[in-house]
Parts: sequence; structure tokens; C-alpha cells
Amino acid sequence: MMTGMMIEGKWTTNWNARDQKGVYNSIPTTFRNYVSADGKSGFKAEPSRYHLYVSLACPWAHRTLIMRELKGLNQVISVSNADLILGEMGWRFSQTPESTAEKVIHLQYLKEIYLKADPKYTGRVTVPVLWDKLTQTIVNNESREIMRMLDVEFASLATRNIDLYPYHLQQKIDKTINAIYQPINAGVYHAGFATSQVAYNEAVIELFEHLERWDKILSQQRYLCGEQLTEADVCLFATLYRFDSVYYSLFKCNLQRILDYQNLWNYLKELYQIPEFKVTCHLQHLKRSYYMSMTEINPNQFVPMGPIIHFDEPHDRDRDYNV
Ligand SMILES: N[C@@H](CCC(=O)N[C@@H](CS)C(=O)NCC(=O)O)C(=O)O
Repeated sequence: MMTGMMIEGKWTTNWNARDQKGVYNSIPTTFRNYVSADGKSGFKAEPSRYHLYVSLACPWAHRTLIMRELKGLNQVISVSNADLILGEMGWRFSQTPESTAEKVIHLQYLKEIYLKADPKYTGRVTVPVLWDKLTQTIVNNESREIMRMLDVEFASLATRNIDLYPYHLQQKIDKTINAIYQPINAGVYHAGFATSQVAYNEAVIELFEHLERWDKILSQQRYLCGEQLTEADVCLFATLYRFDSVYYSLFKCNLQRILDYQNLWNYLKELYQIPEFKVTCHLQHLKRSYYMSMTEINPNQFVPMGPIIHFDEPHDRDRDYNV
């Protein structure tokens, strides 16, 4: 989703995220501080100190919401949900049945929150954002790092005893998160926002090669890094969950549906059926958000009625993988 960006503290809608070949490039995230358990980073993990700004449509923000649920951090970290539509002025927070007014610093737009953290900010204004109420600044706006902080640094405040970054799997988890990032998590956006046939073709071919590969791996093991649910699964889930409803049609990632992959589809159902994943899933909201916000690729803003997806159907993932 793209609207404007901030240059030296000024909002502009006059920019293009594509290069001359029509390839969509993501701009690196800029707030990269870290909350730590001991506070040595300058940001100590403490209850009620931090706030998350998210959109329920956004797959990157979705990672952080799932982690917050899995760790049982709901009372520790508060959340604001952005309005359904990402408009010309970027994400906005107002009180509607589907979004929450911004009650922490009492600002309407996410860009105002970025400016409060850095009046000369240059970069995209994206969710998720982890805000520190104590020092009144953005700690971090990179989903992968926020997810990791909630998992590791907030562990002593967690009310659920689950570790998604276990010591013996750490290298594998990092490698896997990296391996799925470019071709799959970002790959759907590269396809959807490409402005040349060549760039679109390349993104789609790469995307489906990687989906195929992970489908095979998941025929031999239950989760991406083996027999244990990890952060890497959270990262893949957020993309797979949106795939058949949004990326297949709106972004033209349509060589196959996730439903057509025996293992990816059953894996997706299994994760969806975990209560802490399910409460973060809002398919109707996210469909409307994508189809109505992305006027560049869907100018009439129609929202398709289908497909009807039975995420609650039984899955086959509790089978024996050693045979
Ligand atoms: N690198 C960021 C990317 C986040 C991102 O692209 N968020 C999108 C929503 S899905 C956004 O806020 N876009 C607003 C914009 O580009 O103006 C992360 O993983 O946290």
C-alpha cells in the first residue's frame, strides 16, 4: 500500500517507488531502536510503556499482532487500529466500528506521529510502529524486529509460556525469515505494483518457485523450521492468509491458489485454527482495505464477493512426518 512519503518533515505524494524498469522497490525502514529486557538499549521492556500502531489489513503489522497474542502481552502493550482505507494523507486513526481513535498522543494521522518522533523525518510512513509513551518517540517501525522484541525481550512480562525463537533454532529461523522475505512476503507486492510486464513476470515466477519449494518442505515437516512453531511461521502465515482473497486477484499472483497446494493449504489452516492467530484475522476488513485503498490498480474500488475459503475445515498437519 503506498500513498505519500515524508521528505525532511514535509509530506509529498509526488514520488514513485518504481525504478526505470518498472520494478517496485521497498524503501528501508528507519526507526531501528530496540527495547531490551535489561533496559541497556535505552528502552526497557516494561508493562504499559509501549504502544503499537497497526492496520488490520497489513501483513507486516499482522506479524506483531500475532506475536502479541501468542505471548499473552495484551495487557502489557496497547494497540491502535488504523482506519479501513489508506488515503492520500496516509494512515489515519479515528473511532469507527473497525478502527480506534488514537488516544495515546491524541493525533489523527500516522504521519503526525512520525513527525512527533522526528520533525525532519524522511521516509515512508508505515505500520507497524512501536511507540514509547515514556520518551514520546518511535522505537522501531520494522515488523520483523518488533516481532522479535515481543518474543524475546518482553518474555518476562509474557503471560503465555511459548518461545518462538528457541536457542537451538535461531540461525535456522533467521535464515528462513530471510529466505521467504524477498520472493514471497515482498514478492506479492513486487508483482502487484510492477509497472512493466517484465518486472511483473519476474516477480510472479520467483514467487511461485518459492511457494512450490516450501510446499515440498512442508510435506516432510510440520513447520518451516522443523517440528516446532517459530517466528518464521508467523511471517509466512501473514502472506498466505491474504493470498487467495487479495494477492491472487488484485496483485495478479494467479498461477495457483494456496488452496491448490496440498501442504501449504493444510499448514495455513492449521495456523489459522490456533486461537491466538485466529483472533488477529479479519478477512472482510482486509479485503475491503486492499481493494478500496489501492485505487491505482483498482480504480473503481469494487470489492470482490469471493472467494469463499473454509479456513476452519480440518487439516492434516498432525500426521507422522517420519514415514
Ligand atoms: N518494512 C516494513 C514495511 C511495512 C509496510 O510496508 N506497511 C504498509 C502497510 S502493509 C504501510 O504502512 N504502507 C503505507 C505507505 O506506504 O504509505 C515492515 O515490515 O514493518
